[in-house]
Order: sequence, then C-alpha cells, then structure tokens
Amino acid sequence: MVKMKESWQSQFAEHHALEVELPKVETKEIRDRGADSPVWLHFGGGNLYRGMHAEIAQDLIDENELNAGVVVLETFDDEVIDKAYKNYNNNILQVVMSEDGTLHKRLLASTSEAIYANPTNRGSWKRIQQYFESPVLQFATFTITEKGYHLTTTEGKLLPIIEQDMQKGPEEPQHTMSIVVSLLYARFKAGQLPIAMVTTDNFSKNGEKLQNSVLTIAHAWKEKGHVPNKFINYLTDIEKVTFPWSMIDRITPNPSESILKRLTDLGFDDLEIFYTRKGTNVAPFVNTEEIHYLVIEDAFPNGRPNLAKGGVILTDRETVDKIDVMKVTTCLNPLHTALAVFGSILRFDSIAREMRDPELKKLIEKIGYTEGLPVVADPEIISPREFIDEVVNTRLPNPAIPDTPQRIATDTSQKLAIRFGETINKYVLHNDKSAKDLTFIPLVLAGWLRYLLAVDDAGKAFVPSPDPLLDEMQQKLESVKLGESTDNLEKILHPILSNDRIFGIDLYKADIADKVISYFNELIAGPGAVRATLKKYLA
Ligand SMILES: NC(=O)c1ccc[n+]([C@@H]2O[C@H](COP(=O)([O-])OP(=O)(O)OC[C@H]3O[C@@H](n4cnc5c(N)ncnc54)[C@H](O)[C@@H]3O)[C@@H](O)[C@H]2O)c1
Ligand SMILES: O=P(O)(O)OC[C@@H](O)[C@@H](O)[C@H](O)[C@H](O)CO
Repeated sequence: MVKMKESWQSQFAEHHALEVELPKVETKEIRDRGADSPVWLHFGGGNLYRGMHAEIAQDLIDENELNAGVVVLETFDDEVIDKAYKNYNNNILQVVMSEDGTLHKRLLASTSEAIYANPTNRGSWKRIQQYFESPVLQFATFTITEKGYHLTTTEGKLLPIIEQDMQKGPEEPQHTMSIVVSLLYARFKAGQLPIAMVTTDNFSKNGEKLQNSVLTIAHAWKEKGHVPNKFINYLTDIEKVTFPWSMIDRITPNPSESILKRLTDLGFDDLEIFYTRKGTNVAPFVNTEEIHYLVIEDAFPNGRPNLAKGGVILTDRETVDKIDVMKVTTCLNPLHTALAVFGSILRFDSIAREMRDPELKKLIEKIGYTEGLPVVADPEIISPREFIDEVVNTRLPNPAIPDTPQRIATDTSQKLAIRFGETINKYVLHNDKSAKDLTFIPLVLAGWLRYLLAVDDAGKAFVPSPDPLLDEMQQKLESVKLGESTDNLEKILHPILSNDRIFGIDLYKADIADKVISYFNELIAGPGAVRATLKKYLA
C-alpha cells in the first residue's frame, strides 16, 4: 500500500512493490533550496505542468543538472494549490499510458513549493517578490491556457479587471498578466536582473503574445506614472528580459476515473480526483502519454540548466515557430478541436473511440492532410507528414489515453483563430489558392455553431464545456432551434462570422461565411442532421 500523503523516502519497499520509479537522488535539500531561492518558477500548476515540466525538472535533478526544485505559482485557481500540492507534499505521481495498456508510474519530487500568487495572499506575496528579486532565478515557464494572456474582450475592449489593474499600478495586480508585470517590476528594482519568461501554452508565436501583454500593461503603468520609462527599457532589452517562443506537445487528459481505479486497485491508498469550483480537474496523479516534444527558443539571458538533458530541444526562433505552426495550426490541434466539437454533439466520451468512427476519422484526415499540410512550412527538424501520421495513426487512436472531446472543447472560442484561422489566412493570401477551396475547415466552424446550441444529434440537451464566450454566443444564437428553419440565419450569424478575434479573420472577407452558413443550415435541419451531413461530405 502506498500513501501519497506520506514521504516517499519512508516507503521505498511499498513503491518498489508497486513498480514506481523513484527519484535517483535524495531530494530534500534540493527542494528546500528551491523553496528558498528557486532557479525555475512555473505559472499555472495544472495537469500539463504536473505531467511534463515536473518530469523535465526531475530528469535534471536526477542528472545533477538542477540543484533547486521548481516553485509553482498559481494565479487563478487557489484550490489547485491546497488540493493537489499541499495535501500531497508537492509530490506528483506521473502515470504514462502506453498503447498496450501498461501504466508506467514515476514519482516526481521536483516541485519545492506551490503558492497562490496574488497580493491578497499577503505573506506569500512578499516571498514571491523575493524570488523575483533573486539573481539565482533564471527563468519562469507558463501553462495558464490561451485565455490567460488576453487583456481584451472579443470587441477589443480592455477587460474590466485589466482596466482596474492599469489604474491601480503594480501594488495590487489581479489579472495574471498584471501579476507577472508587477513581479518583473520587483526584479527591475532589485538591479535590473536578467530573466527568461517562457510561455509553453498552445498557440503560435506564444512568446510574442506574452511579451505584448506584458508591455501593454507596463506602458499603461508608465503613462499613469506608476513605473519609470527605464522599466520599459528593461523589458525590451534582450540582454535582460526575453520571451522565448516554444512548442509543447503531450496529450495530457484530465485525471481519469478509470486510471484512479486502476491505481487504487494496485494499492495506492489515498488518491482522489478534485473538481475545483473554477473548473480545474486535478489529482495527486497525472495521466499522460509517452510521446512528447518541448521545443524552446534558446534565449535565456540569466543562463539555464542543461534542459536538453530533460529532453528539451533548444533552437532558434524561426525553427520553433515552424514547428509550433505545424503542430498547433495543422497536424494536431485543429484535428483535436474537430473531434471535440463533433464528438460532443454525437455524445462520444472518448477520443480514441471517435477515431474508430469512419466519418470522424476521415474528417480529421481531410482537415490535416488535404487542407492543412499543403500550406504549412516544413520545420525540417521534424517532418510534418511523419508528425501527422503519428498523431492520426498512433496517438489519437491509443485506447489507453482517457482523453475526451469535452476536455478539448473547453474554451473553443479562444482556439479557433489559432487552430483554423491561420490556415484560412494562408489560403486567402496564396497566389494559387483561395479559401473557397476549403470544405472541411468551414464544416468544423459550422459544427462549432451547432455545438453552441447545446443539443446533441438526437435532439437532447447537453452541457457544453466551459468557455468564456459561451453565454455571449448562446445569446446571439438563441433564436436558432434544431429542426426549425429560419429565414434570417445570415442576419443572426453575421456578427459572429465577421468577428476576426474569434476566427483570426473576418470570414466574410475570406469569402467562406456563406459556406459556413450553408453547412450550419444543414446541421440544424433536425435530429440526425449532424450525422447525415458528415456522411454527405465524407462518405
Ligand atoms: N493538457 C494538454 O494536453 C496540453 C498539451 C500541450 C499544451 N497544453 C497547454 O497547457 C494549457 C494548460 O493545460 P493543462 O492540461 O494544464 O490544463 P488544466 O485544466 O489542468 O490546468 C489549467 C491551468 O491554467 C490555469 N488557468 C486557467 N485559466 C486561467 C486564467 N484565465 N488565467 C490564469 N491561469 C489560468 C489553471 O489555474 C491551471 O493552473 C493548455 O491550455 C494549453 O495551452 C496542454
Ligand atoms: O490544452 P488546450 O485546451 O489548449 O487544448 C486541448 C488539446 O487540444 C491540447 O491540450 C492537446 O492535448 C495538446 O496540445 C497536445 O499537445
């Protein structure tokens, strides 16, 4: 029997009996050093950090390449800290699921500390500021979801929380981006110390987005006299502060009840899954896949551990960009979103099972191979065709990965511009192609509108996954009913389809809005219309 709440050092025999891989070195001193003065901070302690970054850190610790544990800063969901970290001494049970169903279990003891990072958390806030004032700190990584970087609404207006943060200055920031700028200001005041701020969230040019959000807040603070102009110079000096671009890839589903049961049956005593009020699903274990990639632009002004020893590929920005565009806009994430939207409407609860559905499989092949691949640049260090082959033939159909369309459907409104808009734009700008050549990408966009009706293909209501635009979109579509024809569909859909913040391009200007409307019309014809439409275009 292994008790995750107790120290792993006192349970060698028990871990051994359950075939858990343990840290290769004694971690207490390393973790204490990290809690005191970290080299590596991480913003967003959700499942991806727990399955991927914490493993890289453990590899580095095992190889004597990192002598201080990582400190996790959670700016959004304080429950994650207490439930998944403090409860379990910051230890993480990583479960890697092989295709043959084997579970490889590894104890990651690389996290020193996990803290709710908000000025209202008084004592801890001071400590976090001290971390940023330390010359030892080399870099911070982020997994805070796409929406974590946004400062504006879909109409382009500043979010109220951002307006408030801009007024108040660095003392009491509330939005994650303002918190980050406030902490960078502490680092500036401590002697303009260098640091790399490395976003590892899923969107192309992610470093640029983080940099823009940081600079927007910093400029507002400068205008209002909260910070000096020298702070702006500091943030824009690449010898001091960098925002490396990255590509990250590892399908890491929310903790699954089936994996929990298997672990409990094996002899893990005190595991449970927590569903927080803010919608994060975390557990003392994290279930993730074997295949993974992390590619980072090598721009670390205060140095870095030998990340390559943790499997990280370090390269130049142009290569990172090509690899990221390949994954996020063509070979993986658009396929995921197509499966998420149609899978939810067709009541699937497993991505692997969707891959056994002939129409859905063909849909993603059409999106990836037929529409995406011809316009994606080859990054050369990874072949796009081999990458997509691996996704379609090995990763998505892996029955051992308990991934669901519902997880991937979360925040779809925030992902469409990246996952489909960039490809549509490429067709628009192409000399020999036009967006009118596209069939399957517009079909997915129509599928998303159909999904927003929150009625499945049998006509029964379902609960859509959380999304910051869900209410707004559903209000816009409230007069559309399954099986009821409406003459003014164009009028209803125009404000949505013309919104370039959602799609990355005004779909009218791209000349495909009519196609989306026409597919939507087919999808809402009545119960069974979604399957019929898929068959019509994919049989
Ligand atoms: N899980 C994967 O398969 C995977 C793979 C590659 C990349 N990613 C990237 O990592 C991100 C997080 O994935 P995850 O699996 O850790 O998700 P998760 O749901 O387990 O955790 C989400 C994390 O983001 C934080 N967060 C949510 N909304 C936020 C906001 N508005 N501001 C600041 N923080 C916020 C949460 O508090 C939590 O720490 C994804 O959005 C994606 O960009 C995930
Ligand atoms: O994590 P999100 O919410 O950006 O997207 C959901 C999935 O598409 C994503 O997590 C993939 O699993 C991941 O990008 C694989 O590397």
